[in-house]
Order: sequence, then C-alpha cells, then structure tokens
Amino acid sequence: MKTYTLINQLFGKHITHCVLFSVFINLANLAPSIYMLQVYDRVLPSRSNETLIMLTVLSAYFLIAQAALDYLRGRLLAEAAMHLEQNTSTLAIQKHLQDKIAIKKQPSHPLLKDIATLRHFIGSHSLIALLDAPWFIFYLLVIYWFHPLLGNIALAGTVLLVMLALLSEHGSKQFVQTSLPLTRQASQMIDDAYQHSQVICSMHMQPVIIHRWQQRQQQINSATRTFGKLAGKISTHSKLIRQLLQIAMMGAGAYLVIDQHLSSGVMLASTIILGKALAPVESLTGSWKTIVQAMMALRNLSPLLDTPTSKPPILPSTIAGHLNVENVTIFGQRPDIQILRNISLHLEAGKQLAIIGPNGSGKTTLARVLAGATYCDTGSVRLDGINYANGATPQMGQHIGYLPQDLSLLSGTVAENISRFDLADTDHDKIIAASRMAGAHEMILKLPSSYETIIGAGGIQLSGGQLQRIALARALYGQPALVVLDEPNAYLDHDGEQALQDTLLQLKKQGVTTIIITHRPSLTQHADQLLIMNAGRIERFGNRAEILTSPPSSHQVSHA
Ligand SMILES: Nc1ncnc2c1ncn2[C@@H]1O[C@H](COP(=O)(O)OP(=O)(O)OP(=O)(O)O)[C@@H](O)[C@H]1O
Repeated sequence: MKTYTLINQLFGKHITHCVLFSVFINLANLAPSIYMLQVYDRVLPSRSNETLIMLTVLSAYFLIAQAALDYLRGRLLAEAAMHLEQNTSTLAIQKHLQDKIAIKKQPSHPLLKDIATLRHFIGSHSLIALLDAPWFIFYLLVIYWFHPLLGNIALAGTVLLVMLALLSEHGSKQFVQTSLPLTRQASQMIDDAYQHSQVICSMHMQPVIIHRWQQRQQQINSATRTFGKLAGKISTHSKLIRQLLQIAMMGAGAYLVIDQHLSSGVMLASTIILGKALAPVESLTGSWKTIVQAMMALRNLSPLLDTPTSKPPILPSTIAGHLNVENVTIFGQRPDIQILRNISLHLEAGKQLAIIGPNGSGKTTLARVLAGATYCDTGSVRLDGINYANGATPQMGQHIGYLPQDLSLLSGTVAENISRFDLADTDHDKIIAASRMAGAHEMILKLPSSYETIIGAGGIQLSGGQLQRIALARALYGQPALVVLDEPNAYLDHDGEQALQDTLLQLKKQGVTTIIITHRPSLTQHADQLLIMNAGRIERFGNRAEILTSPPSSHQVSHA
C-alpha cells in the first residue's frame, strides 16, 4: 500500500492507468492465437467464407485497438516522467542544499540522479516488461485449459526462466551495490582534482592522483567484467531454454494431434501463446539491472515525499534587527565533540558585535548559525523574535546579509551576484547602492563589462580582494536588518580595509545589526560589544570598552 501511495505521489495516476491499459493489451494478445485456432478448426473444415471474414474483421479490430492502447500507454508513461520531474526536482535540489549545510549529515546523496534514473526507467522497455510479466500466469492457465501436458511443459520452462530472472536480479543487485559507491568515489576524486588543479600541477601530484583514480576504476572494471560474464551466461541460457521450450511444445502438441487428443489449431495456438507468455519474462531477465537501479532510486526518493510541507509563517513588513540566541549547541561528527557549547547572547537592534578568539574556537561556526547557514542540535536563533534556526523561516534570508570566508560567488554576472540572482526583482539602483556601500562601485566600473562582467565558469578571473568586495556588496544588497561578516578583510589591501571601515561606520549609522568575525583588532573599533570565543564556548561577552580594559575573571581564565 505504501509503495502504491509512493508511486502515485511520484508519477500521479499515470502508472495506475498504464496497469489498466495493460489488461486490455494483454487480453488482445490472444487475438492472433484465437484467430489461428478458429481458422484451422472451424473455417477450413467448414469452408465458410462468412466465418473467415467475420473472424478476420474481429481480429483486426482487436489488434488495432491494442496498437492504439499501446501508443496511449507510451504517452501516459511520458506524462508520468513529466509528473516525476515537476514534483520532485525542486524538493530534491532543496534537500541536497540543506544536507550540504548540516555538519553531521552523511555526504549528501544527489537525488537529481535518482530522478534521472527513474525517468530513464520509465522511458525504457523494462517498465513495459514489468507491467506485462505478471500476465504469463494468465497465458499459462489458457495453455493448461488447452491440455494439461502442454500446461506442464509451459510451466516447467517458465519456472526455469523465472529462476534465471532471479539469478539475474541477485547479480544485478550485487553489481549495483558494488559499483555505485565506487563510481561516485571515482568521479568525486576527479572533480576534486580539477578543482584544485593548480596545487596538483605545481607540486607534481598528478601521477599519485591519477593512480588513486585508476585503482577505483580497476575495481569498477572488475565488477563490470564479473557482471558482464554472468549477464551473458544468463542471456544465452534463457534464449536456449525459450527455443527448446517452443520445440517441446510443438512436439508435444503434434503427439497429441496424432493421438487425436488435440486439434492442429490448438497445437499452433498454444505455441503462439507460449511465445507471448515468455517474451516479457525473458525481457525482464535482461532488464534486472535497470529495474534494481530504479527500485533503489525509488527508495532514495521516498523520504523526500514524507517531509511535511509547512506553510511559511507571515513575517512583519519590517525587521528591526534584535538578535537573540538561546542555548545553541552543535555536536561534531562524534557525539562527544561539541563545536558550539550552549551559546546564548542578546544583541540590540543596530548594535555592532565583534567576535574574536583563537583558531578553531568556533567563530566561523557561530557566524554560520547566525546567518542561518548551518543547523544547530539545540537552541534557537531569533531576529525580532522570529526563530530562523535550522531553516525554520527561510524567508528571513532576505533580511540577512552574509559574507562567508570562502566568498562563495556563483557563476554569472557581477550584477546577478550582487542582487543574489533575484532576476524577478533586478533593481539596478539597489545593486549600485549596495556596491557603493561596500566600496566596490568604482572597482566594478573598471571591469571589462562593468556590472555585466561574467565571473566564475566561462568568465574573467578576479583577484581575491575584488571578489571579496563584490561578496560584501551582495551581503549588503536590499538593506538587510542583520549583516554577518566572517573575516571581511581577509583579502583586502590598505585601501580596501579603509573602505571596509567606512562600510562598518555606515552600517552603524543606518542601524543595521552587524556581526564581524575577525582576528584583527583594527576591525573591532566601531563595535559596541565584544565576544571572545574559546573551545566552542563564550569566554567573555559584553561592552567592548569594558572587556578591553578589565582582565578576565579567574572563572573565565579556567575556561581558556
Ligand atoms: N562541517 C564541520 N564538520 C566537522 N567539524 C567542523 C565543521 N565545521 C567546523 N568544524 C570544527 O569546529 C571547530 C571550530 O571551527 P571554526 O571554523 O568555527 O573555528 P574558527 O574559530 O572560525 O577558526 P579560524 O579562526 O581558524 O577560522 C573546529 O575544530 C572544526 O574542526
């Protein structure tokens, strides 16, 4: 029942309709056999032209109807593929992105690949074979009705073919389970290598990297070879069994005709029906790999549809920027490691907070939590009382500006990047205002195509400082209520740092709540509050001037 619901969710009612169409298509499959039986046993002995014409017209009618339904079944399957794409792709991309920002989740599985696998399966003959295969039982019963001996021969042959199909299923499952992770590892390895090509080439790491990749490839090849041998043997045996079976059927039929237990029409009809019964079973044997892959894809997609979709809460039209963090804890991959330990802090709207601390103390992780860019295991993060931790209120993204350490600019024009690719609302004044505030406008005007310059894949290469200013403009786009800047001066020269100081001052004047993660004291000069992180804890938090002038208490020192 669960599978039926899942199939309906993924493909709409199209697959159910296909099953219904398959009933008529398979019943109509009997038409040629019945025609032959009647011609041999009724028309030829009676020499009746009227009966011949009537039978011919009826058979042609069934075959034309069958062809039409077969065509419609193909169209329904195409619709099912469209339904799958429309209903799952968006969810799959969202899930993949969310999985990527979680700290403890296993490496995210690309669900779009599963959707492609299912699409391929729907378009292949494997699904048709799967829909038609159960009908072999019906055909067997018809043959039994003709004569038990013929039925027993057909049953024995079918059992042999089904056993081969099961063997094929077992082999396919093992092959897919072995080769899929290896294929993913190999492609991940080569993607990584392409991404870090400069390091690899400069230190001549190519031979080792290629060797590692070849090792995986050899394992894949060995699994493919083993499966190929098994698939070849199974295919040869099933063809042989099918042909032997047809000869056995014809021979037994002829024997029964000679003994006058059967008419020659029944003999021919049962041989044809046997062919119809075995065709999808044999076709299934050759399609198990595709079917197993499709079943795995179906299983992977199943939790996607179980995720409850809640209505997004209605937000107030303006957000002042009161930040409230309560008891945020994040565990590492191991439960005994805490990256953030019970963090609580409150920041009035419009205040500036500088976060400092030694390497690995958790500053960047805290910045990510505040920017809604990672998940916490406990606690809440609220802006004007609205909790947006763990993706609770995705629309809060428009009120948050985030400059991550790695900048994360996407392939596209400078204007697209600054406007956060909000193509529906590309407001050039807003883009220029953000760039001016980030001190990036003059620099952007000097680029080859100014704001239309393409960066990233297929575009021009900008320096780290240029990219950082563009990323800062993106963080400031649309006047967010909260701005989180993680080491915003990491790539900046003296002028760039001066421009950044101006930006921080402007943010303060405009009443934007601002968080700056920094190692440099110079960037904390406009900060109202200072927070010192150590080993995932808040070591000190309070008024900047007070913290800088008063020494830490003995309790705080003991945390350090
Ligand atoms: N995605 C992650 N998975 C596992 N551990 C992580 C992850 N992100 C951060 N950590 C761990 O959390 C700790 C704090 O890292 P974080 O980057 O927040 O420190 P930081 O104070 O910003 O350091 P730095 O000053 O060097 O940038 C580190 O020990 C790091 O290994």
